[in-house]
Amino acid sequence: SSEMEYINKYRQLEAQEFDMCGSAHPNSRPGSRPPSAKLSNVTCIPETAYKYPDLPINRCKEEVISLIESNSVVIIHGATGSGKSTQLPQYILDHNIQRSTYCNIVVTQPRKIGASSIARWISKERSWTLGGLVGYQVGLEKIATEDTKLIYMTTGVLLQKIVSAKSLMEFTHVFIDEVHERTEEMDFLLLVVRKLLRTNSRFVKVILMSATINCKEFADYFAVPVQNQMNPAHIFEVEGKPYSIEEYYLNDLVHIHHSKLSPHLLEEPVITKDIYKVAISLIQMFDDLDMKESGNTTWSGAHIVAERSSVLVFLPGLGEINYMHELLTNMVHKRLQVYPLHSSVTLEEQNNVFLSPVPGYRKIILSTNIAESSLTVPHVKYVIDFCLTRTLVCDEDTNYQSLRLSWASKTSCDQRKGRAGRVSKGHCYRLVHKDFWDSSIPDHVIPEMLRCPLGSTILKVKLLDMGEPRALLATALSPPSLSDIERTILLLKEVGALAVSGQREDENPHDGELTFLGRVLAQLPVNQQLGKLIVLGHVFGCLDECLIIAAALSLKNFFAMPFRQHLDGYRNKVNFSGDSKSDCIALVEAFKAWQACRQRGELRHPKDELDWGRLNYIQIKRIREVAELYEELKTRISQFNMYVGSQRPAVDHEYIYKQRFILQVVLAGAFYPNYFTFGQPDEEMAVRELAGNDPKTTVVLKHIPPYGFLYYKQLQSLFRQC
Ligand SMILES: Nc1ncnc2c1ncn2[C@@H]1O[C@H](COP(=O)(O)OP(=O)(O)OP(=O)(O)O)[C@@H](O)[C@H]1O
Repeated sequence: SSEMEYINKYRQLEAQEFDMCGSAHPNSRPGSRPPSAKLSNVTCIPETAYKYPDLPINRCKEEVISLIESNSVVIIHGATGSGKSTQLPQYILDHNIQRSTYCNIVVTQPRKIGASSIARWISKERSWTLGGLVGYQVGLEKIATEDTKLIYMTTGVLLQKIVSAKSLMEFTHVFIDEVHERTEEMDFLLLVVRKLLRTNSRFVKVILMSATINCKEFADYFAVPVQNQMNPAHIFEVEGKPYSIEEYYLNDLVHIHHSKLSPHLLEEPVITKDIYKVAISLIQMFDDLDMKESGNTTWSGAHIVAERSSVLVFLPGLGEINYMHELLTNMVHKRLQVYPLHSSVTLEEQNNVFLSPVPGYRKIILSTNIAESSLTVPHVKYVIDFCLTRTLVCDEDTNYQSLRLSWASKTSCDQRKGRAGRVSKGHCYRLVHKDFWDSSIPDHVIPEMLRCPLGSTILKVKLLDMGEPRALLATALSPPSLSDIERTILLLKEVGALAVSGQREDENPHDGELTFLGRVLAQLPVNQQLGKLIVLGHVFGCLDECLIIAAALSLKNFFAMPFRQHLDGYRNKVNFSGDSKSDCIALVEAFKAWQACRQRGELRHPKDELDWGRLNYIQIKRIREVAELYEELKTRISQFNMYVGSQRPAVDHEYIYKQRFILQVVLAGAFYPNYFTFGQPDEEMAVRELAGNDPKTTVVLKHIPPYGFLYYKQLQSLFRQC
């Protein structure tokens, strides 16, 4: 379609450029590093007699090393748990150390918990200190030093690094792991890496890895022209898998649900009470299974207690995790240790899932797809998968984003299954019927670049200064449609991140100059509206408040809503907001109250701080995370000469009133055009509209825009109880 025509045009242009560039360096075959780069800055480490674990990848160690050394790009495909993420980068590190050649290896993981846990495991295995030879960097946390030669980081951290450096040359080897996770960041990282490989970073080795990809697609994407034809990148298949994993579907579990499940309901992406019950019954059944598999007698005939293997349950979100948690907690005397695992659990708590269970107890991890790839949680033998996920969808007309409950893809479910069978045989229970799995569960997810707002990607394109956004995005693995690009450019112009030209006829709908605001936004780890809030805060003299709001809204809510004390929690928040009824102002006031108490030295003891948190319904760990981001934002804006001034003590009421008003105006400016107005109810009209229906159980929606049908399903699920 015409929407996609631009892609061919710009891809051809790119190929021509590449040809010209290739002939300009006839001797520099990509893949071989110039000799000058060798032998510099060698770290001398005494060689240890380390024995690699016996994993499938170990059997082809020499072959993969030589393949990586002689090719620019290699794609590694191997079963989950075969040793790609943990072993392969170590082989390259050891290989270089043995030859005294310089290396600096980076490995990306989609999530923080993956990057940090892998680095920690390697350092333990090798008895190296973490942050020495091996380290990690996730978000604001960096455990690495000058000595670090193998660093694990999140995809986003590497992307930010190379966008500012406009080069890959800091590294000798770039491993991009879990490339099947087609987030906007992943696809943009691949695009930039491919581009830099063809320009200023030709000698950097790139290795793409996954257990669940269509290798050919990636190999063609990274093809290089050799004698007038395109040579696809090298693909290497790792043979074998660590342990077998049995798969089961609802049809195999008739002894549990006795065919009482309604097939009609099972096709909707929701979890019914019956399905939760199946999961609970399964968990109860594992005691027998453990017994059977361990063999319940020893040579002397004495009874041994079988080890109670851990269970990893995949649920679509926090609500479902809490529900299942409650069901499990209500089962008394079952000796279960339940850990919820989702992005709003602090990093510190996330790491608890790796601890060994208390002897005699069964560890049960209730997780979103945060544990779907990269992770090895030892002791996990059982995976229970509800085969659901929440995906980000964006409405074209309003740019409104929401998370929609939908079936996970087969790729995701296979990754989830692969969390078992890593240290012993595994079992994976998929709570759908086999027929439904075969016919209706999608094979892959739609890449985010095709369905999500492109704002931050386009700002990065502008920072990279590599031509028009559409020209660069046309070279993505799955290029976005031209209308999505146009819409994003318009939005960035509305926000003020890109300049609008004076003349109407000169206006380029596909590009615009990066403004000062745009430059700032591209450097801040918060979304565009919050970035704008900070800049407006600077202009209008309420920077400190805006930094607090931006940090707090970017992270998980620090207000606690304890179980069965919702109303008290809410009342507390209203108190903090004064008479403004504003969430943002409540956040500012609560944060300042905490800061003030700390400065007065009242919270010196952790217990005092926790007590203060309990009294004020504030989660201390969360507010500390907010404080960390607040400090980080402060540092980042200082490069643009924006500083938090010393505060004038708020003495008179008029001053406080005016400052509050200014802050509200700034908030309105930052969130433009997302407003709604709150009117007075008209009782007479309400009675008419209800037409005799019970007002307690009826919802009347009016003035829904013409595209309102898009929200139909979501509204319906919101008011399911009515
Ligand atoms: N924390 C750990 N505790 C125990 N064993 C571990 C741990 N981390 C890794 N292993 C062992 O190393 C193996 C390889 O893990 P690795 O993450 O390298 O595999 P992978 O091929 O990258 O898998 P995936 O495709 O799932 O990311 C695991 O199967 C397990 O045997």
